[in-house]
Amino acid sequence: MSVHIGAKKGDIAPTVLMPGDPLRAKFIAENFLSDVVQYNQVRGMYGFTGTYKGHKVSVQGSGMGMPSISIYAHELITEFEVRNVMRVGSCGSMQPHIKLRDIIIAMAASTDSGINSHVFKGMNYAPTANFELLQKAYENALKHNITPQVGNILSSDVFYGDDPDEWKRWAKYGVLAVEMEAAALYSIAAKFRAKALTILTVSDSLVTGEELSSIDRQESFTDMMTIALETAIQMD
Ligand SMILES: O=P(O)(O)O[C@H]1O[C@H](CO)[C@@H](O)[C@H]1O
Ligand SMILES: O=c1cc[nH]c(=O)[nH]1
Repeated sequence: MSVHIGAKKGDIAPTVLMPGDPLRAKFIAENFLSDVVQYNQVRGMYGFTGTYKGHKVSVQGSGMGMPSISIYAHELITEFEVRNVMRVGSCGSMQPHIKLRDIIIAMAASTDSGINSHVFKGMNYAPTANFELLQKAYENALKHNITPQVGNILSSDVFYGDDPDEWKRWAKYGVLAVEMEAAALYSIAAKFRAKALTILTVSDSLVTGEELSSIDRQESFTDMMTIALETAIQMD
C-alpha cells in the first residue's frame, strides 16, 4: 500500500488509464473491462484492475489539477511498477476548427504552473508525450475512423481565471486546448523513465462558449476510452 493507493503490489497492471474523474474510471471499468477488481477507494479516488480483450489493464482516477495527478502518478510508477500511463481527460478547445467531442492527442503540454519552473530553477522544461504511445494511439484512432488533432495543449492551474481572454495568448501560438494535468504527468513519467500520453475529448469550447454536461463528461467519451484501451493492450 502507498499513502494514497490502498493496493498490494501486483494488484495494478503495468498499463494504467487515468481519467481525472474517479466516476469516469468506474464507468470505464464497468463498461469495458471484464473480471474487475476495485483495488482503491482511499479518498474516493477509485482504482480498478480488469481485463480488456484478455489483457490486464488498470484504470485509476487522478483527481483534478497537477498536485493531485502528481501524487497518483508518482505512487503508481514508483511503488506499483506501472510503466505506461494514459490520461483520458476532458478539455476546452482554443481553436475554431476543434469542436465539441473532437479527440486531441497531446504531443506536448505547455503550462502556466510553477511546478516545473521550481524544479528547473526558472528554466523551461518541455513536457512531452511518449512517442510509442502517441503513434499507437493515433493509428488506433484512425482504425476506428476517428481523426484526432495532435499537438500542443495547455495544462493550467486555473479553471476559473480572472482574465477571460488569457487563453488567446496560447491560442495565438497554436495551442489546441486547455486541461489541468498533462504537463505534470509527462514530467513525472520522464523523471522515472515511464511512458505517458494524454488523450482528450473536447467538453467545452472557449471559442464558442458551448459546453457538455457533467454526466456527458463522466460517461459519453467512449471513443477516447476505446483508443486508450486498444493502445494499452499493445504495450504488453
Ligand atoms: O475530465 P478530467 O479528466 O478531470 O479533465 C479536466 O476536467 C477537470 C476540470 O473540469 C480537470 O481535471 C481538467 O483537466
Ligand atoms: O480544464 C478544463 C477542462 C475542460 N474544459 C476547460 O475549459 N478546462
